[in-house]
Amino acid sequence: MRTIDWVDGAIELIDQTLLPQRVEVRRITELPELIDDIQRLAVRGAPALGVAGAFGVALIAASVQASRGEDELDRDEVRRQAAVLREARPTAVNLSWGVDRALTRLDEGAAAVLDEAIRIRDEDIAACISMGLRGADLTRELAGQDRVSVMTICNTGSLATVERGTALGVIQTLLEQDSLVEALPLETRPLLQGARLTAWELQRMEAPFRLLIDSAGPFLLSRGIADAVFIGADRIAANGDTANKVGSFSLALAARHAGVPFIVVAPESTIDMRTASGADIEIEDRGVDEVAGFGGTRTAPAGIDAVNPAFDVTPHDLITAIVTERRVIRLSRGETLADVSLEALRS
Ligand SMILES: CSC[C@@H](O)[C@@H](O)C(=O)COP(=O)(O)O
Repeated sequence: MRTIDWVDGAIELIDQTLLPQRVEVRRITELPELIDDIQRLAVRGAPALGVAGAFGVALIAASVQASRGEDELDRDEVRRQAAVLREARPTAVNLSWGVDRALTRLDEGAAAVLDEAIRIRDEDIAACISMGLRGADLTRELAGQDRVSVMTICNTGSLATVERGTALGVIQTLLEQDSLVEALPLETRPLLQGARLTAWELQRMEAPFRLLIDSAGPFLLSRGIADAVFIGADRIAANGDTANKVGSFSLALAARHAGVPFIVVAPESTIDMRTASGADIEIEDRGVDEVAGFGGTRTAPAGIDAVNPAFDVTPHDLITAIVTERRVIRLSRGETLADVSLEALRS
């Protein structure tokens, strides 16, 4: 089952807020519904947001064309609505990338916009397969052994993409290649993408795994629990600094302390060469309610405030390598994103 797709003139997506209790597919026909689903994390994960952005523009173009009943598409109106969609969440660059790429076909009409969005979906599927294979090879090489245990955070699996995933896609590939001793997902407070979503995916793929509490990750790395740490990414700046789910930075520090490779797995649509460094990445703060309670039950006293950054930034010098669908960039050997063709990165 695909996490997000275009089906009979509408977007269909799995509502991730209901997992693992219920698998429910939502059918989205209006832009406000899509924006709301992005903001409440019914659809989430950087590559899935890229596809949502592109399908969102297809939805806008189709509805503007239908509402005007004209042969000529009101392109300014499509662009105006697309600009609102683009801002639905700030940190994952894939959302604006998907919107902008779909808009490149606007002059050719609504059908061409949809065609581009479908291409983005299909490229995402292919990219995940490729990242899985490259990542699995790299992990065995760096660990110097055929079978490995790997730690990961948040959900970077099929639910965060269209199918298979990025960092969790590497774990799935290791499993398929009989190279996985165990996966060690962190629960990922406060919304538990690791405990709810990654554990659900690992169970469905029948992978050996144990769920870890977030705060134990660094300590357990120091005790040698994992041979590598894999994370996904929401935005990779030009210098390699990487924004990802909050908790990634402390894992990177601990991985360095433990001498364990720390690997970022992300499609090249996540690389943002227009952002110089991590200091320039906007980090979404999701407010007090997610921290002060869970599932509708208040756990903290009323009237408190909280700091709730959904992401943090891992400095490039703590990252061993970035695995994309096209290449492995070994930051630990002095390779940089500047060594990679920038045109290839933006296409
Ligand atoms: C392949 S998904 C990469 C990232 O988007 C993922 O690690 C992450 O941080 C997602 O955060 P979320 O807030 O759940 O959208």
